[in-house]
Amino acid sequence: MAEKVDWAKYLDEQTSILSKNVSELEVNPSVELESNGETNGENEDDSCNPAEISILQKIIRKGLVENPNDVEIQRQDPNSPLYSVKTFEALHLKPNLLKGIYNMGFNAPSKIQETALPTLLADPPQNLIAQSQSGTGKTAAFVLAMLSRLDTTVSYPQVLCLSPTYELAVQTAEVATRMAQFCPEIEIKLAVRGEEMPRGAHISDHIIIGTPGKVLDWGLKFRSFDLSKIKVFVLDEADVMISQQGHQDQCIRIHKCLSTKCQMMFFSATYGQEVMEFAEVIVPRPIIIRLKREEESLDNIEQYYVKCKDQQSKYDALTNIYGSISVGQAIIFCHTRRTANWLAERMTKHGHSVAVLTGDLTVEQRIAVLDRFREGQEKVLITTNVLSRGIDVEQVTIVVNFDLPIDMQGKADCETYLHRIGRTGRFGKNGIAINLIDSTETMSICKAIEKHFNRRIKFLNAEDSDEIEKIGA
Ligand SMILES: Nc1ncnc2c1ncn2[C@@H]1O[C@H](COP(=O)(O)OP(=O)(O)OP(=O)(O)O)[C@@H](O)[C@H]1O
Repeated sequence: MAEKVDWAKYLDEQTSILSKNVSELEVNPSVELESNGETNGENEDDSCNPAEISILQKIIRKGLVENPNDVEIQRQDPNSPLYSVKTFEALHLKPNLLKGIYNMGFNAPSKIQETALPTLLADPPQNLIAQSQSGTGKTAAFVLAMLSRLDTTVSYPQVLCLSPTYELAVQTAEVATRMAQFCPEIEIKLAVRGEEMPRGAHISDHIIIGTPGKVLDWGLKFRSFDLSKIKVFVLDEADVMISQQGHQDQCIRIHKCLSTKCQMMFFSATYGQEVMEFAEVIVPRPIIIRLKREEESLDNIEQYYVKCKDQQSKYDALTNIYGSISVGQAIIFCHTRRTANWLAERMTKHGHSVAVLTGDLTVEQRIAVLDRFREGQEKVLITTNVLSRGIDVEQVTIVVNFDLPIDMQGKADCETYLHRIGRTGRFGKNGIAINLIDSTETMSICKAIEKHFNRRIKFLNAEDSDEIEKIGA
């Protein structure tokens, strides 16, 4: 199929179609909107209703601590994304890689690992476009393939993995380093903002993991490595990488320099129809692993909405939730940096210990905030869509959408919603997603999301104890 396409023309057409249709807000901090009409904390009355606090505490404890969803039980359920019949040994991984994954505490592959790895490791190499729910182990699937495909007798980059954000690239490089801990011959280079290469220097590492801008600089501008020698090209969060303005142009430029023999691996939890069609043009003769719409959202994440009168009552609801999260950690998503900073300032002023991560910060600050959160030094992280994808913090038990995700047209951004709530419920754990609704518009966005995934987002009525009994049942 790909051979028949007039590349330049097709890509130009697709670029303009997708640029019109796909939200710019998903992950790119440089295009976060400034919100209108925010009150900057004029109303200082944020007293909490003790009954609500206690109800939320009950819900959260019930849903999260009394977790019947043991990973081993889920592994035996063919409908679970953790289901697998094979062992890691049966996937013919190199002994030192097996040692690495067992050392990381992985006992058996998940469904996506079991399904994707035979394709990714096949000879001759097969291209793959894969979809699997958030937190089901896509990273290990492609990292194991990346590490397996290397020739360590030569010293130049052979594997390139692109991520949409600085944090995600760093995280993936950390996973790869841990998996390769018993393969000291494998060298991995991180290509993100802040990492520098002297002009004229050549990269001798086998793997480059980074963001598209830095990879373009090193690959095309400085010629620090030869893109045409890349044997394996991985696009994590592939849908956003080929559809979002900024990422798309850069990824296509990189893609054009790759050899026709290069194996391509595209991974994401979501692919809109148009994006999937585009992916099928970019990736020659791909094997496709795709979820049905009703399989996209996870059963282990309970979704709720809380009705609030206005921004102030959203803040009150949030402080109630905050009081109840001693069993884990929470991520709160806001639509704009401005709201995130406002909220963080406000909560801090009222004695809550929260962290905030937005595109306003330097990359050093961003990674420091995330590290502190991972270590549990802060229980609550307030952020924007910059952290909506890929970030894996096991202890996150609650995701709060302070603002529901919307696209440039103000419509429900269902893909971003799924990625955001997928920051909890990692690898079979239970999680809770709470959406704060403060207008008829946000209510209709919530309904649109519910309809899209055909999954109920339950009304959380802080005064109805019967409702509470049903939650977590
Ligand atoms: N086979 C396994 N056994 C046990 N834990 C695993 C296994 N595979 C992955 N994990 C763990 O599951 C968690 C989620 O994995 P990962 O981050 O790869 O998910 P993902 O599918 O890439 O999610 P997202 O769509 O959010 O990017 C990680 O903490 C990872 O260490």
